Amino acid sequence: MSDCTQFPAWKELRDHKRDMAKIQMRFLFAEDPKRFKRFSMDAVGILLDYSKNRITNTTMRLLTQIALDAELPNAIEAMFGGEKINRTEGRAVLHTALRNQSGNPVLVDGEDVMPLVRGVLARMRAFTDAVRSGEWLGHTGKRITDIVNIGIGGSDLGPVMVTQALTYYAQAGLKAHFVSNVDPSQMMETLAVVNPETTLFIVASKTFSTPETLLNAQAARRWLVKQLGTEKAVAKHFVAVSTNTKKVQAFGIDTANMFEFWDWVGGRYSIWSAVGLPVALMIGMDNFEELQAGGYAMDEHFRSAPLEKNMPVIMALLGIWHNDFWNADSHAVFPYDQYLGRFPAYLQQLDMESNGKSVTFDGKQVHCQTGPIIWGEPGCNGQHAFFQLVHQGTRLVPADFLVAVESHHPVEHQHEVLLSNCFAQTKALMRGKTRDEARVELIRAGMTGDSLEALLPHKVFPGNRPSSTLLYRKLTPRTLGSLIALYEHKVFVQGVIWNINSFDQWGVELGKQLAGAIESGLLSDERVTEHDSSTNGLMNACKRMRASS
Ligand SMILES: O=P(O)(O)OC[C@H]1O[C@](O)(CO)[C@@H](O)[C@@H]1O
Repeated sequence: MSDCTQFPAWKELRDHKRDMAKIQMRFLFAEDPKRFKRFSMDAVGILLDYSKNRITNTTMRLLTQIALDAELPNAIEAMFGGEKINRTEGRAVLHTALRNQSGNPVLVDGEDVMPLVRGVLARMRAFTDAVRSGEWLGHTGKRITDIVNIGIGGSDLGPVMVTQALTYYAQAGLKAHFVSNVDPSQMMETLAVVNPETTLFIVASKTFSTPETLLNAQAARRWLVKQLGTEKAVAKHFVAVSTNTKKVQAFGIDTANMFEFWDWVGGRYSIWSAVGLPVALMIGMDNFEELQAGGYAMDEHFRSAPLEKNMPVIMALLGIWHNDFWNADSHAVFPYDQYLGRFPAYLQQLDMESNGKSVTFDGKQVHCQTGPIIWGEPGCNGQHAFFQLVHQGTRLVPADFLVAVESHHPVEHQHEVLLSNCFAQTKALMRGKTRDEARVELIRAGMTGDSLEALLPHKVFPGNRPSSTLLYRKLTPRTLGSLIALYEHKVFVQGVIWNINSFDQWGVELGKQLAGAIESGLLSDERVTEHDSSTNGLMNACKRMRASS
């Protein structure tokens, strides 16, 4: 593997960027009526319009060359083929096996994992059917009405995001709650609104050793046992989702109530596994399998399409163009789809935990910027909050806009208003408003002289701000599956080019280690002196404030 900044195409792109810096996108559109056709593509029911980026044929050719120089096609096959590409943890990366519908085996260490995958899916179906139909009853013989998923990170964000996104498909009369934070307020507020006789807790943790999750699970179990008066109630009200059978047993959950997944599924890629149990409970297993089918369809596209017609590859290359050549620190995701409200938060973990790395596979410092800061909120809300900066601020914020052609809820022409706003924003970002255009507008509004000149600079929009639009017919389980897989593969492609391991997360460990020592210091009555003065000061201030309250 090699340093991408040394690829000839990388160097050519640096020169090319200097030429592109002189060009306004509005002129690229004016001189090429076929620009949309040239820089848009369809795959698996999703249209990607990437024409509103500062690119030409040369840009895309050079970017594609980088992907070839990084041997992307080999890397794709290595991932799908079960090679241990997560080298720092010695693991295969096979979330794609969870949604594999080809009937072909997927081998890890010579063993086909597909029978295991299908076995757990069958158990999920039996269980979710039983809960949804009322066959599975709580300890006192009542039907389950509420599920509480206890998990954090990948054991929370996927279930939360997908459950919210597919609310329209949830028709079993169940209510879902999610508790992730060790802040007890979240658990206590949840327990305050559920009935112990009719609540099912899902404890989701890949490792089953995450303190936040275990503390919350213990609190929920204490509450349930107290409310129902017996430990026996746990069997009908607690299930676990994990790779760690021993720890699940040690916690006191019968393995008959455990849904397994495997170490070749990364936490942030685990929504396709039994971690999706709350989703399957809410929308039914048929719809959950539709979600997987959407992911599989994107996998097939990713594996088979040529790089220059490959949606995840194009999105990854555009990201590299903005991140590494235009110094864009962040990448925004604006779903013009209220159902996708948590999609940006989901992508934060997917992208930033995967590509927030600064050493290459061989342990050397990278020579380029890696993963951007991912952020975003649904439109139109964002327009009335932070879009000012995106349009006229000093920073370059490349953005993805996502929007459905049809709403699940056609109300008058409201959906067309949503679509219009989405398209208007990308047009405004691309075109901007020149000084002359602004002047004409002000004159038309009756302004003249000094007051016009004073206001004029504030009315100018620089434009030339890049965006891509993802357009899909409706937010169905299948479409959502394809969108998630699209971003997973985008992140993977970028990791391959930057030569970093997108599948480990050592950077989250240090804070975890230090929290243990700080916790014991906070629990003791002694004055704290062993840390730096800031940490000591904060800890001692806590003790003082607590003592005086
Ligand atoms: O599912 P687990 O093992 O509880 O881990 C939760 C999350 O914690 C992390 O390990 C980060 O601390 C994530 O990668 C993971 O999704």
